[in-house]
Amino acid sequence: MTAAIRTEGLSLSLGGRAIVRNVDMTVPDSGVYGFLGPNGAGKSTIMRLIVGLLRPAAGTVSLFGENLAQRPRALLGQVGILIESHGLYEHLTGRENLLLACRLRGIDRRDIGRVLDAVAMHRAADRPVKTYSLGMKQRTALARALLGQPRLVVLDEPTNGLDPEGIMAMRDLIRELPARFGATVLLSSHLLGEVQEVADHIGLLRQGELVAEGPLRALSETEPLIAISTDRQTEARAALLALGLEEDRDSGDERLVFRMGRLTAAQINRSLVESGFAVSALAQESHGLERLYRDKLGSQPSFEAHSEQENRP
Ligand SMILES: Nc1ncnc2c1ncn2[C@@H]1O[C@H](COP(=O)(O)OP(=O)(O)OP(=O)(O)O)[C@@H](O)[C@H]1O
Repeated sequence: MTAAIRTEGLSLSLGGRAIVRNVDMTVPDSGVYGFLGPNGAGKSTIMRLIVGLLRPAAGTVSLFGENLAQRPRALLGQVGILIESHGLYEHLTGRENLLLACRLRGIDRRDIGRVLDAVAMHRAADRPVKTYSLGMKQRTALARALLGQPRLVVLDEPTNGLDPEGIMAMRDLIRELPARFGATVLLSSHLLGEVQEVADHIGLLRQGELVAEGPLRALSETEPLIAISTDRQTEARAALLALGLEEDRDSGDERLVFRMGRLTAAQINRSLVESGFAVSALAQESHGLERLYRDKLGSQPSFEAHSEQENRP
C-alpha cells in the first residue's frame, strides 16, 4: 500500500545545530500515527518539513507516493494542517474564519456546515472567536484543517494547553477522523498516554532521530513479567531459575522480576508456596510501551498534561 507520508534521509540543521537527523519515517495511509518524543526532540520541525513550511537540507518527503518537492501545490492541497497556535482571527466569528479559509484555498463554502458538524461547533459558529474557550478555538482550527476533505491531517500537539474536558473532546474527534472522514492523521505529542489512547501506529523521536517505529500493538507487546517478594529472596531466585524462568534486568533483591515464559502467575505462586516460601507479593506486569519509551528515550514518559496549562486562552 502507498504510504501517506514517507521521508527518506530527512535532515535539517538550524542555528548551526542538527535538529533533524537522517529520518526515514513511514506513515501508513490509514489510521492515526502518533509522533511521540520529549519537548525539543524535533517533532514540530519534522512536521513543518512534511507540510512544506521548511525545506530539508538533505533527504526527501513523499506524500501519497509522490515527491513533495516536485508537486507541492497539488499534494499539499490534500493535506489539512493544524500546527502550533490555532491562528484564527479573534474578531471574526468561527464561520467567518472558515469562510476566509475556503476563499484562500478555493474550497466550496458548502463544506463549512460539514466541518462545523464534525467538531460540534455549529451552535457557536456565529460568535466572535475571542469569546471561545481554548478548546473551542482548537476545535474550530481542526474544522479549518478538515475543509476540502483532506486525505491527510497533520496535527501538532493539538491538546496542548486544553483542560481535561477539552482534551477528551479533541481525543474523541481525532480517533474518529480515519473512519468518519477517511483521513490519515499524523499527530505529535510529548504525552505517552495521549498517543496510546488514539494512535494505531507510532514513531518515537529522540534528539532529531527516529529511534523506533511500528504498529502500536506490536511495539507494546512484550512477554509478561512477574514481580515477586518472599521471605527468602536469594533462595526464591534460585527456585525460579530452577523452574526455567529468566530473570529480568529490572530485578533486584527486594523485588524479583522474572519473565513468565509459559507459566501462569498461579503456577509460579503454587510452586513457590509448595517449596515453603512465604510469598508476600506477586504481581503480573506488562507495560511494553512505557519500557520502550524508557529504553529508547532514556527518560520516564509523561502521561498527562500539566494542570497549570489548563484553559490558557
Ligand atoms: N529556527 C530555529 N533556530 C534554531 N533552533 C531551532 C529553531 N526552531 C527550532 N529549533 C530547535 O530545534 C529543536 C527542536 O524543536 P521542535 O520545536 O521541532 O521540537 P518538538 O519536538 O516539536 O518540541 P516541542 O514539543 O517543545 O514543540 C529545539 O531544540 C529547538 O530549540
